Amino acid sequence: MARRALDQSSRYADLSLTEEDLIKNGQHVLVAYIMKPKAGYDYLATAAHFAAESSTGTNVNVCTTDDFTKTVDALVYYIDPENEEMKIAYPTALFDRNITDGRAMMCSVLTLSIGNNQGMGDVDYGKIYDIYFPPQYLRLFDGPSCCVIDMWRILGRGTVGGGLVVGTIIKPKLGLQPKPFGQACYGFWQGGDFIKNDEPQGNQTFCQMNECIPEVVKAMRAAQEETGQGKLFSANITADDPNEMIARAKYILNQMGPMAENCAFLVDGYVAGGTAVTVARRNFPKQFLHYHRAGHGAVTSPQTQRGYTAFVHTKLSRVIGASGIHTGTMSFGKMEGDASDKNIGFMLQDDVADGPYYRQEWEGMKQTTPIISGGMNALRLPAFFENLGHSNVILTAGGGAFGHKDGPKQGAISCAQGEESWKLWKAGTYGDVSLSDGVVEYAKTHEELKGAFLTFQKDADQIYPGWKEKLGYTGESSVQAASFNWQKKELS
Ligand SMILES: O=C(COP(=O)(O)O)[C@H](O)[C@H](O)COP(=O)(O)O
Ligand SMILES: [Mg+2]
Repeated sequence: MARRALDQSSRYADLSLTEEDLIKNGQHVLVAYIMKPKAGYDYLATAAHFAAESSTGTNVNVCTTDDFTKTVDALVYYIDPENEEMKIAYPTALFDRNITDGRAMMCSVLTLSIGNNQGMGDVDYGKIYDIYFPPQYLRLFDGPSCCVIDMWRILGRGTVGGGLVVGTIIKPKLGLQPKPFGQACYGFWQGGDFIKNDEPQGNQTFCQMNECIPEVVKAMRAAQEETGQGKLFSANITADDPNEMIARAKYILNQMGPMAENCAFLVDGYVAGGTAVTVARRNFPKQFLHYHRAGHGAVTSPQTQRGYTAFVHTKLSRVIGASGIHTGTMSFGKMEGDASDKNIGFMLQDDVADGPYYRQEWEGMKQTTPIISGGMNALRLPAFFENLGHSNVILTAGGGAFGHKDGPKQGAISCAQGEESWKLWKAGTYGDVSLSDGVVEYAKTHEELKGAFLTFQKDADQIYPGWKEKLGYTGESSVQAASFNWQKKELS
């Protein structure tokens, strides 16, 4: 005999509802979960309890419920116990609105769809695998104000198909003082487009913002003058206190002066939460909003069946207005991921895209640009682009730039060459050869990419079999060990 909490399925479940009608009526946020009841609990009764706890109910009936209350009940409209699938329709009327402008807020969607239901006694686990926003509710969210197109304009690449924004993260992750920080920026900007603070860098006592940002400005000014190209910086303004965030942003813009348009703001959106993202989005809408997702793995990892997936996490970031978000490397870098994560890219950049359960129309909401990072280097890029189908993304390669044997300038150029070699191969420049052979062919005449082979030799062995012979390095002894020999420049 299956155990059950109070069976509320007569109220919080209606399996006669069709998804087609729910979407046509446009009055519900639809959420697809993988949910498993605790052993011995009935699936539908647990799903109904889950919906109750996620909307108007609790574990017992209460005397105060009236007829109107029931009109905003969340309803289970689909279950497949065999596959642990459950779908719930949340009336958009359930969700909280701003008193300032009547707009929607994501914290309200989350506090219901993955709030108390994440710890119920009769639920083993429940995780959101997809979420659908109906158009008339979606438009109440901010959406992005800037995207990669704004970066392409500054880089002089037009507004369509501007290609890879070659970026890096100032490494080491922490520990540089202001002057070496500025020198690292100058070094990379000799060959690259975009630099970000690493996610924990901000105002440490050994590298205070009011000493570090002036060094960044000096480096950016010098690099732009010497290269004749626009350069971009993403400054971390994450803080617990919105006032601190605003103070940091204002200080940075003041220091950037006429280069303010070249400055994005970095927000560690998972650890600081959606409110921090919205502080940046609403107070500085002219600045590219760079969402770093450090910590997301606590809920998005396939190892946990709670919270939401990486796909859902990044989709929510577009709704609340991130200009770009780290989307991992789709199995081509160091972090967890899968080649099918390319669907994350489509959901973030296309105007209509299919998720695992729902088709989402974005109705012209600006794209959130995938930021590719995490163990990436020039050698890993061609296969990444071939999987995704394009290179209109932002790369932030830390080790891939500052680990290059010839230094950050060459590291940056090697990444641009990683894109160029893929494009030339794609265009048939090398004839009917494999992608890896095409890239090796390109490297024969491009020192920086060849340097990446010599630097990241394990990757080279794995991705480009026979590269040593093809590049003319016969025998182990002739392949030199990488030695860092980049020249630092004293910035005036
Ligand atoms: O600093 C880095 C990468 O440094 P490196 O390029 O040296 O590995 C980022 O914080 C990670 O990419 C975050 O992961 P994700 O981008 O998946 O969120
Ligand atoms: Mg980092």
